[in-house]
Order: sequence, then C-alpha cells, then structure tokens
Amino acid sequence: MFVLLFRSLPPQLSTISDFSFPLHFQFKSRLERLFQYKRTPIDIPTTTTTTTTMSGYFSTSQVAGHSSENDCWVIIHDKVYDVSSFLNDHPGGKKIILKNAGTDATKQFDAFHNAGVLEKYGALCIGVIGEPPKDGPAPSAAVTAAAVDDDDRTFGEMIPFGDPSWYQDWDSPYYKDSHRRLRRAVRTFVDAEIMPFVHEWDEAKQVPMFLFTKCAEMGILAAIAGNGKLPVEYFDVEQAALFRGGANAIVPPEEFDAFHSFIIGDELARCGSGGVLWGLCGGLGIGLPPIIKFGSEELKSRIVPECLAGRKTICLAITEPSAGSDVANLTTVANEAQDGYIVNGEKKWITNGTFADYFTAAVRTGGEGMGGVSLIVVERTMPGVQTRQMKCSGVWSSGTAYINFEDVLVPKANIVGKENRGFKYIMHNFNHERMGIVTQANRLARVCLEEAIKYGSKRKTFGVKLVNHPVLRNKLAHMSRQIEATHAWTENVIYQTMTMPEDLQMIKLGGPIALLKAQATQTLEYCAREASQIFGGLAYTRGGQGEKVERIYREVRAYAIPGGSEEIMLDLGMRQSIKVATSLQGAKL
Ligand code: HEM
Repeated sequence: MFVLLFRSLPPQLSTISDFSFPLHFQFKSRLERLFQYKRTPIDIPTTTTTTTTMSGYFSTSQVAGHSSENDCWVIIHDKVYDVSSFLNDHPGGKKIILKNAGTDATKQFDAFHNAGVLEKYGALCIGVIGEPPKDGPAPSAAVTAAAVDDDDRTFGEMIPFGDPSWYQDWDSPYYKDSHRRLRRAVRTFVDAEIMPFVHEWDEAKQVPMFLFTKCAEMGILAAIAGNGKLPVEYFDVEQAALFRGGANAIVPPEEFDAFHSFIIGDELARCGSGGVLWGLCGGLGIGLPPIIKFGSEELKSRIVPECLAGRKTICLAITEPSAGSDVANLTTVANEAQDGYIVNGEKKWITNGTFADYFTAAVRTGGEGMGGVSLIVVERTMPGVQTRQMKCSGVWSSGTAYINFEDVLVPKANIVGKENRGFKYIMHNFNHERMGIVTQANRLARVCLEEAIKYGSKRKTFGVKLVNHPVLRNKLAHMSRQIEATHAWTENVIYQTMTMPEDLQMIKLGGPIALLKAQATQTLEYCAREASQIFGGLAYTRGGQGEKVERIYREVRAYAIPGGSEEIMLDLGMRQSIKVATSLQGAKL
C-alpha cells in the first residue's frame, strides 16, 4: 500500500527528504497495525522465546505514577516496560533509565540501542499505551515488523535495498505465492527464535542443540540439505511446520524449488552472524548432500533421517593442514583392512567439527591425485577420533575444529558411493556449497547496509544526520549497487539450476558460480568495511548498536577463503568459462 501511495505522489514530492505523509495518509496507527497480525500459519516452538507478556492498556498519566527506583516504568515505541527488576542489570546503568522513569523514553532509547534489544527483553513489556480495541483481539506477542505488512506484495521494513526488490512490490518472474508465504514464515521464526540470541550464542562460541530440533520441526534442516529439492523420503513432512498440510502448507512439498531454498538461506542470514548460520547449517548443508546423492540405501536410511530431525549432526571433513583448496593432494589415508578401513590423518578448519556426530571425510583409498580419493563417513563414537576447537577470528559459534583420526576402524558400509570416486562427489557438491556462501555473504552485506542506513538516519554529526552527508550517502550507494547486482546474478544462476540438466550444470555453471562467489565475498568485504566506517567506534566494540557490523566485519575472511578462495575462484571462473566457450559453445578463440 505504501508503494501505491508513493507511486501516485506528485513529482515535486519525489525525493524522500521533500515529503512527510500527511496525517490521513498514515493509513493505520502503529497500534492498529500491531493488532493486525493476520496470519498464524505455523506452530513455532516457544520454549526459549522472550516473547512479550503484554497484558494491559495504559495512559501516559498512569505510567507517570511509576517513577521510583522500586517501581519504574518507561514507554518505548508505545509499549510500556516495567524495568524495576532490570535497573541493576542495565548495561547502560540504572541512573540513566531513572532519569526517564515514568515518561516516554523512546527518543533516548533509540539513541543508544538497536530495536532488536526490545525483542530480547520482551518479558519486561507489560502493555501498550492506548484504549483496548472494542472487538479486536488481544495484543499479540509474536508481532514483528515483518508480520504487520498490509499485503504480501510488500514485505519487510522498506529500508532502501534492505531487502531484495521483490519484497518491495517489484515484479519478478521467479516468485509465486508459496515463496511469499515462506519468506514471512521464516522471518517470523528467525525474529523470534534466533535473532535475539545471536550475540549470546556467538560469545558462548556455540549454537544450542535445541536450535537444531526447532529448525527440524520447521522443516528448515530438510530444505537446507535438499540442495533445491526436498528429500521427502527421509523426513516426516507432516511434522515439519512449513510443509505440513500438503496442498495447504506454507510450501506444498511438491512445489518446493531452488528459490524456496534460496529464501530460507537468505532469511536465515538476516540474523547477521556467520557463526550461527554455519553452526546450524555449515556442516549439514555440505556434509549430508553427498550421502543423499551418492550413498547406499543402507547408509542413507541410517544417517539422513537422524540429521534431518536434528537429533544428530554432520560435517564435511575435506581440508587438511597442508591441502586447502588442493583436494586432489589430500593425505588422510583409509587403508583397507579385514573389517573395514583404517583411517589415519588430520583435518583442519572443519565447520561443526567440534560437535558433529558424523564426519563425511575425504580420504585416500587409492593412488596419487584425484583418482585415489574416496568419501567415507567417520563417526564420533569410533575409537581414535579426536577434535578440538580452533581459535578463529570469526564464525565463533560454528564449532571450527582441528581433527585427528588415529587408527580409526570404519566399516566398509560407511563408504559413500564407490571407492575412488570421491573427487567427483566433492566437485558435485562444490557448486551447491558456493551458492550457499553467495546467498549468505550477500545477505550479510545487506545487513551491513540496512544497519548503516538505520543508524545513519538517527545519528547526527555537526547537526546533520549521517545519511544527509553526501560522503556517507556515497558509501551507501556503492554498497547498494553491488548488493543488487550480486542478488540479480544469484537469481539468474539459481534459475539455471532449475532448468539445466544436472550434468550440464556441472560443466556450464562451475565457472560463473566461482566468479559469483568472488563477487559476493568482495561485496561483503566492501559493505562490512563501509558500514564499520559509518558506525565508527560502535563497530569497533562487541555488542550494542554496532553488534552486527562488528561481527560481520571479522567474519569476512570466513566467506572469502573457504569453499575456494577469491584468487582461486577468479582464476577457475575464467579458465572454466573459456573452456566451455570453446569446447561447447563454438567460440573461436
Ligand atoms: C526496556 C528498557 C531498556 C532495555 C531493555 C535496555 C537494554 C540495554 C542493553 C541490552 C544495553 C547494552 C547495549 C545494547 O545491547 O544495545 C543497553 C545500553 C545502554 N542503555 Fe539501555 N535499555 C533500556 C532502556 C534505556 C533507557 C530508557 C535509556 C535512556 C537513555 C538507556 C540508555 C542506555 C545507554 C546509555 C546504554 C549504553 C550504550 C553504549 O554502551 O553505547 N537504556 N541498554
């Protein structure tokens, strides 16, 4: 609706700074909008949510009566918070809140916090300012900005370039109603179940195991592992909130496509933490697909359902201390013995390796080079497996591990597919892995942009808002154009994965995907740097308003290096593209 109004504005009001909506254009008051949460389509587990326990309606004079240290209320964005029990724990100190006790402290609050803080401390909220609606429903705890949009053509907070353009009523050939429903469902889930806890989990350097169960109950784990297809045969679709109800589901299982996967990855990445993203799906997204695709029926039925249900976790163990992107030269060996294989060797920088139950490990079963590599599933419970947490600059909660395999006896049944075919299976996986990195990196870049625009719209220097300084707008402009270009290219490639035969994808898409990965991570690096400059000191300290930007800035290398470093991606991208052009497309070079 906002967009329709905007379109009909006269040309003289066409720049944002020129207009503010007349009162009658403010089509619904904030409070009305809060109560207009129309959909309750999914059951989201609530055990750890800090949902609002709103119970009442208050006038400002009622709130004014609660202004002492023992009985202290404040109004923030039309909601009433009883902060009496929180005063001593307030990181900004109790005096500063007491100065605003009993009053509307929205302005002061906004100057020092992200809006997300209130999600986390929702339990302090005791009501709202205003009269109860005559017949309306009670205030809903699960209200988020995402949930109050007027229709599904527009979605999100409408921060310029803060979401992909199809969220802002742009037409797109790629998305239909199930994609629109999915973005809403995943956003509601992420806002309630992940976003408020990201800082805590990152500082604790681990993602809680219950998050796996929750994501499994949503169907998110299955969607991530499915590589654009839903592995319906390995999980109970009826128990996954997104797919429950068949034709009436948020996404009817038979409609699921690569754009649904993309939306899930993109919406999850809004949490602004590579650590949480990788903690949850870094192992599953690359460790399980080779088993689903190439494993024996026995291996699949033993491992896949457990992982998709969130009861077990898995990771991909390829990289070694001396063989990074150089997979063909790895040295971990699996020597055939009477009862199986004896595995010996070291793996390094293994995402989820500190806690994973299964390791889809690349081992040498044959001679030198790529023809001697196999994939085998090593299990944590097997004697001789040792893992230790590595101290990395970023992605703290993802459980990055150094792994020792010492005389580990692994049964023959755990070999994935055929012996000495591992290199092909790994290559098969790389495109999928890289597209996952692209999706996350570009959304993290968007998070930096969104945070910078929000902060720059409230923070003033020399009496002028940051966004009104041309030098800072220039930074935002360069961030936006790169993010939008990367997103459009990503959508184009995803579409090809839906229409091109799989064997041809391996040949034709490898080059462009490698280039796209470099494009996405360089965009991320640029955006994280520029957003940090805009936040200044706040992005140099952990937590607080610059929390997301500070974290993302130190996570950049975790995207630019793994899955193929930028240097290798750029070289491979051109090499492969020239080869395809000359051998397949008829280019005379
Ligand atoms: C429900 C009410 C409030 C909650 C839950 C809350 C929570 C927090 C939290 C978690 C922080 C740590 C930094 C961050 O995560 O953003 C913080 C910092 C701070 N808060 Fe609050 N706060 C509340 C109200 C207020 C009010 C009314 C003021 C008044 C001005 C205030 C002033 C500050 C200041 C000055 C800081 C330190 C900022 C910095 O380190 O740069 N807070 N608050």
